[in-house]
Amino acid sequence: MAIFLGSIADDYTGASDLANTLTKNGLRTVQTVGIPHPSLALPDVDAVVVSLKIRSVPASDAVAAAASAERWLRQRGAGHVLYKICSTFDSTDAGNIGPVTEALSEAAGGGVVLVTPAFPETGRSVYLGHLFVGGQPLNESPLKDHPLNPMHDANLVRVLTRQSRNAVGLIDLTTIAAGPGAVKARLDSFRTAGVTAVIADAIFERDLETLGEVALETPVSTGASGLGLGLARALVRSGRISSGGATTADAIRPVGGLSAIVAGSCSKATLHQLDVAERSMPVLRLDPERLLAGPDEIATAISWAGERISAGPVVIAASAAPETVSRLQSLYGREASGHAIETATSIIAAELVERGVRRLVIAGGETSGAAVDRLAIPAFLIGPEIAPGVPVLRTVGNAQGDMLLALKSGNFGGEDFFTAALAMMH
Ligand SMILES: Nc1ncnc2c1ncn2[C@@H]1O[C@H](COP(=O)(O)OP(=O)(O)OP(=O)(O)O)[C@@H](O)[C@H]1O
Ligand SMILES: O=C(O)[C@@H](O)C(=O)CO
Repeated sequence: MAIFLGSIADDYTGASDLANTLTKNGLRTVQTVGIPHPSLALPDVDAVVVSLKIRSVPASDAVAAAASAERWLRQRGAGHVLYKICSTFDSTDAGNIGPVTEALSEAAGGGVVLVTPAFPETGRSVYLGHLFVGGQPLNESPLKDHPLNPMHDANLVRVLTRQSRNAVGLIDLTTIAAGPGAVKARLDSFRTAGVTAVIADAIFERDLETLGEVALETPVSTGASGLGLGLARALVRSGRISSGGATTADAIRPVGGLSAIVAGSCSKATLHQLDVAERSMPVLRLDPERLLAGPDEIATAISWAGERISAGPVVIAASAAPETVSRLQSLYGREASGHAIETATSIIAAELVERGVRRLVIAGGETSGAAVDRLAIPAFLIGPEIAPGVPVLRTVGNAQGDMLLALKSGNFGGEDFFTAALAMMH
């Protein structure tokens, strides 16, 4: 299997978001969970997205994991590797976007890396290096209250500079509007000046098409689904994709079994989606302090679900509003509480699968990563889109037999996301 495009995603929901975009734009794509075991039979594809859980780990761990994935992708023919980051640039001053971008660039022989989290379909745009989320500057958006990496600066040149060893530049919208030639000329002048990463503005898909065309001629880029769209369209335009396009039909053959939703995302969107789900499904709100105190809350949740799940889908959520999250974090620490809750929600997800759940929706990137790891799912085929950035996924090589999952990024999906997702999973 030789692939055209490789991607390393810093979390699992982000990986499925990118895989969805690549599929929609004509690339046959598979999402693997980590580097797959050599015995795993993967389908013939144009692109592979390797999902890692490296958004919030120490930078040196993120670099090591990304470097191994890069080697694996290059060995399979990937001429370009996209480091898939969050469209809201979720990271801290210690990393991991800067360190991983620099390491991937060095592994590929150096050069300037285009970096943009723009994703117009979900309202993420970058102008003069500033990231806007649904019309609000990043630092005024709900991301200012993110439980793990609150974002307090919308100026991405500044944010990336704080995470990088080398200088960071900006390619502004005027240059991008002038076309690929102008962008390449600007990159050349940055290279001469010793800059190794540039934030690129992008508001419309046509900006990302220009950036994708330029990026495809370089070995590495860093961005969200918008840059994936640009790269996929450039590949298809180049005539290198001979498959006749991607289809998603095979991925949603019915799997039967029971269905459930597990949420650990505390985003504004997820909190509202949970309120709406409460009108049509039983929803259990976990007590985070009891979750941290020991296994009793998990046992309570499993038995609550056991009494209801044969009658229809159930929702189990750790999610809480920013004030509650801050209070818990001030008592137990940010990382410790996040990690303990992810562990608890992953155990709950695995217990539900043990009891016959085969259609599972998980809300939150870290939450999804922990649950997919516990379920030991090796890879996913990409099904149709439920909402921008969230496809139906079908497991590949799964010990429990085929399952359908949806891994929802915290901020994605309309208010009826949970019912919409289950309506597409049979
Ligand atoms: N009640 C709570 N108090 C404190 N932390 C919580 C609570 N509920 C969940 N968490 C933690 O908050 C974090 C949420 O991160 P997660 O990545 O799952 O969601 P998200 O950031 O909204 O999604 P995404 O990364 O896809 O945008 C997890 O570490 C989770 O364990
Ligand atoms: O890019 C996004 O916003 C998402 O795919 C994501 O990575 C959230 O975790």
